[in-house]
Amino acid sequence: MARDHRAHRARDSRRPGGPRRTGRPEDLVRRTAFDVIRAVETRDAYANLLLPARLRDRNLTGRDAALATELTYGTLRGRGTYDAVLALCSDRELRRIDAPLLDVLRLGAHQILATRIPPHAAVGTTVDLARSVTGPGGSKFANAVLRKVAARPLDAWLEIIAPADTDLTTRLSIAHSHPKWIVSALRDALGPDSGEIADLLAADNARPLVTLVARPGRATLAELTSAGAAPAPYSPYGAVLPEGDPASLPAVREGRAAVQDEASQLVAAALAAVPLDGPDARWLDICAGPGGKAGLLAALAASRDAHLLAADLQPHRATLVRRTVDARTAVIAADGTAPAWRPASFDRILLDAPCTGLGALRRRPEARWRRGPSAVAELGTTQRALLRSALDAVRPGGVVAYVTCSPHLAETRVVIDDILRERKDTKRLNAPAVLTDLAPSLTGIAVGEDAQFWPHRHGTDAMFLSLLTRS
Ligand SMILES: C[S@@+](CC[C@H](N)C(=O)[O-])C[C@H]1O[C@@H](n2cnc3c(N)ncnc32)[C@H](O)[C@@H]1O
Repeated sequence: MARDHRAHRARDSRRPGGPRRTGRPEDLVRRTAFDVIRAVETRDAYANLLLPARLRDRNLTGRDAALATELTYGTLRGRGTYDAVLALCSDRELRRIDAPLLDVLRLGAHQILATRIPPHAAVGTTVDLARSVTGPGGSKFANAVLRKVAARPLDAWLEIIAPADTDLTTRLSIAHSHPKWIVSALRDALGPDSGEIADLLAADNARPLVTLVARPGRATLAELTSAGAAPAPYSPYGAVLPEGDPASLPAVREGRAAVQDEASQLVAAALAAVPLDGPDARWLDICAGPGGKAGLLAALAASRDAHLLAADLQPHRATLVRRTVDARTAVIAADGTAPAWRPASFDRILLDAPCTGLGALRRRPEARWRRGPSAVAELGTTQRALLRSALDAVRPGGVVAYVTCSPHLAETRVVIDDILRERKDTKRLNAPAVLTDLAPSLTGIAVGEDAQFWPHRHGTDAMFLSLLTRS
């Protein structure tokens, strides 16, 4: 994690935390980061949803908003590394420190070790924050701990907390701030000899580019590029916005384009691109909420006179889908494992299954700390039930796309292998071939006949795609 921050620092002169011109209230910036971090801890809030709301409430914009975002996301991501440093700088075990004060210390450690904020300023402002959060006792303790943190740069700390003679998984877990079980799972998914795990973990800690999708028939790539975006490397509908607020683009404001990871675009587009014999008029998105892929599928369906039915178990998520798709798309709240539709009645089905989200750690900084490995088995039951249901709902000769935003083998290939063993009427199609027809420059995605995207290889989320058909 740390190495990334330093590389980023050298490259990016716009990095938050540099000399300030606005004279806006820095303490409100830190307080906002702290409040969001606490809400993530105490009430399972999502930083990417709560932070923009807090920035709006508190009227923080421009450099202040950028700094609050960097401090919030950086602290949440780096928690594992910072805790290892703090444990050596504190005379109290971390579990004996009041939770709010520990979050203040993490916020301070992030500023000291991974931003351009001068250490004395980082210590001073964090001690002030500790005083306002916990009173004078907490501020003295924070002062003592953070002065020790500031005694060494991150490189030197890493040599102490993650020494070269530690086993690889533990060392990478501490240095790149990922729980050990996630490092193990990602190593398994990459393959034991890949040698790419450190690059992957570093990519998980980097800020993703903002990628837009131009929904076909509703917006064009030219419209996005004329507004300052550049064509995305792979997706025929994708554009990368180098800076600025996506909502400033009329196409985004009007819902004709949207922010969407490039791999998410490609897996939805791949489902639509599989050649089919026979009818091709009825499409289903079983797990559609909040509606990113449904937005693209609905537009593709409309361009071919097909109809999409979008479903989600959660009524509020079905409502979000309704806001995304056009009026000709039907949206229902329904349990995909107890279908509200007739068997064998769809030509194309997307099953974007609920999963651990280990492929989207770049966007959800807190996600890595939220679930433990037991979630994988729990989700596996639902994933299999939904896939059986999808295969029942597709007509013979139709296609089901099984998608996860996780590369964990137990959520991807193992699920598909189990279902193929169980169902003699079902077979895999060649997903990488369909994807490379759409995006000829795409390489490094094939895992047998399935496809796996990677942040460090493709600059996308780690989406998995298997395409299945039944007789
Ligand atoms: C990975 S998300 C889908 C993301 C969505 N396809 C998109 O691109 O925006 C998984 C969704 O599955 C839904 N879900 C979970 N269990 C379900 C079930 N039994 N039936 C239908 N939807 C379910 C969740 O509510 C969640 O919205």
